[in-house]
Amino acid sequence: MPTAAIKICGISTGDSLEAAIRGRAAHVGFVFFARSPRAVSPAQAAQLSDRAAGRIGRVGLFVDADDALLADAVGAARLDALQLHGSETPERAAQLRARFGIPVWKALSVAAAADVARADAYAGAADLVLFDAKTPKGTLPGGMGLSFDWGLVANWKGPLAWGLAGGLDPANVAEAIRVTGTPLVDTSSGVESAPGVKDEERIAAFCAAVRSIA
Ligand SMILES: O=C(O)c1ccccc1NCC(=O)[C@H](O)[C@H](O)COP(=O)(O)O
Repeated sequence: MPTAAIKICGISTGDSLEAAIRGRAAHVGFVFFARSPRAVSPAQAAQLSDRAAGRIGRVGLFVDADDALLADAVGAARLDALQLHGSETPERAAQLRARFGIPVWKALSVAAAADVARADAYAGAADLVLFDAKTPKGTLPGGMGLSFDWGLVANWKGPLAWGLAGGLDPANVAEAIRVTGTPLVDTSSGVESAPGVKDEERIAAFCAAVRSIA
């Protein structure tokens, strides 16, 4: 099985960025959602982005964002991809991909097989779907450390690239990859010591656990 690519989401400091790079993660995520404990402004992301340039991919995470925020963030942080983590439709995903000319990742919240089936509608509109856990109403739509039944996406063969998120941490990520065969894993709270506080040792342990099953 090829090694799964790693994305460390919710990076807001230079130290955590460097830890992700040392761990040979493929991508980091910058959260542009004000209610998140991991939120960064376009200006903060721009500084991190300068440091990341050419060393790791930079994914901007948005929740039903308006065009002004998207344009600010893409321009300031020179993002390599957009991750849409709200209720963005296939039409909106396609519109943003055309406007900004960078890949679009669509996060889909999963609790049942029907949620996974929604991925098909994003073929041709997004470049990748990220299956994540459904979170309780009134909470954040991601980054909550919740997982879902991995069997629902085991060996998923859909019309676009995909990845797995939701409650992944150093202790369970190897098993998640074995069960699902996912080509990409995404974590945020699983490599933190408190909400929004990345832990460099946990980032290293997560990356090592992913490589342990190559
Ligand atoms: O991280 C946040 O605060 C956040 C806020 C709003 C939407 C999505 C958010 N995070 C998404 C992610 O970091 C991951 O893509 C995914 O949800 C996994 O998070 P976790 O379960 O904490 O590993």
